[in-house]
Amino acid sequence: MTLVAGVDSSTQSCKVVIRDAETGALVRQGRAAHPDGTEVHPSHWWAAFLRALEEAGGLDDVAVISVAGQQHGMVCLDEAGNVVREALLWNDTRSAQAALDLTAELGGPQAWADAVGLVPVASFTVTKLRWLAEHEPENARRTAAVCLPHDWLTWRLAGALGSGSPDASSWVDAPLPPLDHLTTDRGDASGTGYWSPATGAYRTDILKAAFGSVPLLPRVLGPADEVGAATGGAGRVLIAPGTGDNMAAALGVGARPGDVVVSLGTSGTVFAVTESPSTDPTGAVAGFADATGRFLPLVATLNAARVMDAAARIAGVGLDELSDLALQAPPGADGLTLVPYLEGERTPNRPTATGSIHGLTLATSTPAHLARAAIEGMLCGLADGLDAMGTRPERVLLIGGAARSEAVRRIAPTIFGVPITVPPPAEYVANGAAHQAATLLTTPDWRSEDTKTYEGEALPEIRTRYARATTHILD
Ligand SMILES: Nc1ncnc2c1ncn2[C@@H]1O[C@H](COP(=O)(O)OP(=O)(O)O)[C@@H](O)[C@H]1O
Ligand SMILES: O=C(CO)[C@@H](O)[C@H](O)COP(=O)(O)O
Repeated sequence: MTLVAGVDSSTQSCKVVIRDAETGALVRQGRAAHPDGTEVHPSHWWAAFLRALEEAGGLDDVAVISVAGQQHGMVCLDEAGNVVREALLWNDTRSAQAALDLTAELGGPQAWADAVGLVPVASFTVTKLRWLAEHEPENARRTAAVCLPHDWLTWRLAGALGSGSPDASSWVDAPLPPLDHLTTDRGDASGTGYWSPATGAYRTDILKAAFGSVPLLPRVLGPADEVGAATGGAGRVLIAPGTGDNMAAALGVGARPGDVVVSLGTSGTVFAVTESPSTDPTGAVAGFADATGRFLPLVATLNAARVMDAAARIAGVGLDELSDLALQAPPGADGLTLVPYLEGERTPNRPTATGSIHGLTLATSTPAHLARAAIEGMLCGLADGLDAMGTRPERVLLIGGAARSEAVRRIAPTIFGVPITVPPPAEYVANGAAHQAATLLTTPDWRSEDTKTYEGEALPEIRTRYARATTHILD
């Protein structure tokens, strides 16, 4: 049996799956937590990866590995390859003003959508670089290269595998490869704001205008390229290009044109696989590339699974009990409406907004009403995202940590107004990375496991009430 490894270095944790390259069967897996916060030193990702890898039984018998990671995070490296400052993550909103400034400077939203497929918001790397140039000029001056979380982890992995030591427990301080060995893929590159999905090329003019200079950028590999072959680095385990986490999820769930995937992780995302690039000057839909040569229009919210974590905390219950409670309250929670902007919001672009609860009465002041309102509010923002995609999907697939909740699965059809297909709970980002790894060896035809379809009467009045509530929020 030939084994491949897939990694998901996401916001809250690192997950490693080891699968049979031919059948896709899960052989072993591991996970380790990341620290909280919206700025994180990348060394924590490396340490978590090594812990998760150890739990997954290591790479001794693995032929190929691929790393997928949270998109957009700004990782700045100095000439020697050392990290210049903590990475600013996709959910760090300090660059909101930079996003407004950059949008105006290039000539407005349409000019950005045409140039790179997206309109700047605080999540995108280009805005974080502008923030760095303005607020930490010394760190900006020391920045010799800029990359993304999956690029950095892939580069560290290449250094460790190339060190000749087979023992992953000695990899914490593995040598750093030269900066020009940094690689990325078109999926993750498309979330920077300085790479065009339509042309497949960096827009260094945009980067220079945003940052004041053009640091070294990772080489953009094709889906079937091998990192070692591209950089001259050698290792006994091949390294696939990797990609952003949403692009890997699309691979993992086997998304095909006509599908829309809704992912409920730390972020909520709604995305589709398309044959041609997209541009949305409203900024709601980011026109990303996928990991196969196609495209991945995507809407993202900052507030998804953690809204349920917060509601569970307030109610003093665990997540399973929160799910039970939500199903005890009536649809619409008797008018209790929760706007879940707990970390500000990205879609709509309200970076300084806070969450709010509307419709409190004596009757709605119960843990069950709160639980239902939290889930409905989280899903309403994503239903708006589905509308913004402007397609009538053949299937809507629900994945991510919060899709494990039975209440989420049952409430989703009432909010989205369409049947919801739920694949069995699994690490679809890591699985997608493993699938990409397998394509370096074979043409994987991994059988997908049985999905479950949830249906329910559409209740548009819940969304109408939610829309009214979003006009009454505090910054
Ligand atoms: N049964 C469940 N019900 C609701 N939320 C859940 C459940 N299981 C896990 N989660 C939540 O899912 C989130 C992690 O999901 P994941 O997709 O791994 O996120 P990320 O990829 O952003 O790190 C956590 O916030 C966790 O509390
Ligand atoms: O910013 C985006 C997509 O544009 C997020 O989806 C990040 O990629 C983080 O993903 P999770 O950790 O929530 O999976």
